[in-house]
Amino acid sequence: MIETNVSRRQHDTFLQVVHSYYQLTKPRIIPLLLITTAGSMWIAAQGEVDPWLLIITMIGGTLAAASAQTINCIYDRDIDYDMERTRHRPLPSGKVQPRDAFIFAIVLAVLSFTLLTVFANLLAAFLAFSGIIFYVLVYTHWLKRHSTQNIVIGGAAGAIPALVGWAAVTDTLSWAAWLIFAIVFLWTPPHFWALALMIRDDYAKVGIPMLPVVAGDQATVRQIWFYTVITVTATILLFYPLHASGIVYAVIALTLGGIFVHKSWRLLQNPEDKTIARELFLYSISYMMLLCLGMVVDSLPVTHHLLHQLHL
Ligand code: HEM
Ligand SMILES: CC(C)=CCC/C(C)=C/CC/C(C)=C/COP(=O)(O)OP(=O)(O)O
Repeated sequence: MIETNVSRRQHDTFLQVVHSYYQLTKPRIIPLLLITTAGSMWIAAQGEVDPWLLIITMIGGTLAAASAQTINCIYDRDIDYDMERTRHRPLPSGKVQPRDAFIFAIVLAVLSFTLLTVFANLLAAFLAFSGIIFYVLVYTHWLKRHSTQNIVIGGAAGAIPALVGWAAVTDTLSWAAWLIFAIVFLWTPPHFWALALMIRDDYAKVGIPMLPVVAGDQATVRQIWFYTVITVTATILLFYPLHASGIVYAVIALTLGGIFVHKSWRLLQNPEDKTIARELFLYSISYMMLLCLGMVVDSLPVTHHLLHQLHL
């Protein structure tokens, strides 16, 4: 009886440890990073992605993003402790020691690099690795605590998975790859600043110079509006003049973009309205997810076949 209780407790403790390491990777963000990778892969492969390569790239990308987020958690554990939203993360709450987290991050990075090098190609592996370096050094270390432009420049790290996807398929980077990179890059400010408007006080408390903290709501919504409009404009360039995606993608991009611009316009008219800011933040996630799914659907042979049948 006592033995059963002991082994159950050990089992529970083991699961808690696994859960803590899982939390270190900020797992909720990773699926969207992978969806951008997938969108890019499907366009690069003109609708016919090798399933094996897809799985490898998804795993390699996940490991790289998880490594980057873990190092970010180590670096930011002081401010994470002071903010309500992040206080319960594994490091500030003492569930994982920084040294163990660091070893975990290194293992993840090495696994990602090895997997992508052996089963995809060196370019994809280097790009994923550069994503880790950029997110840790440029965003987390250099910009996050020192510049209101932290997430604009740092946002480039979040756009790298799109390049990884393209590189995994073609072993090179084309204009279309850089355009998908630019779309995610330009989308990041509206995505993040909409959220930052809601949690401004948390960032202010720990002295992080997020735009709403330093410049105020008015200036932030103007910037959000500007980036929303150029993001939507950039999405169209994939259809014309690049012709990397077709009419199905163009219709999806314009429809989703119209809603994005509309929500951003409403926020521009009501800079202090936290409900609209929240709506825009949530929509930004659906927007990117559906846009990338649009890239995939547009590229599929069955879509081309249907369009042909309809004489479009
Ligand atoms: C520098 C760039 C970025 C910053 C500073 C940022 C920041 C944030 C923050 C603070 C949250 C709230 C998460 C939480 O409450 O723990 C969030 C949520 C989220 N972000 Fe971003 N983000 C950035 C870029 C990206 C990128 C590139 C993607 C994917 C393409 C992404 C996808 C998501 C998703 C899916 C969520 C919702 C997670 C949930 O369901 O809670 N973010 N972001
Ligand atoms: C290819 C590759 C490895 C790419 C890595 C890209 C990556 C990890 C992007 C994540 C961007 C992100 C969610 C930042 C959160 O900011 P924060 O850490 O400041 O948020 P917080 O306030 O919640 O801590």
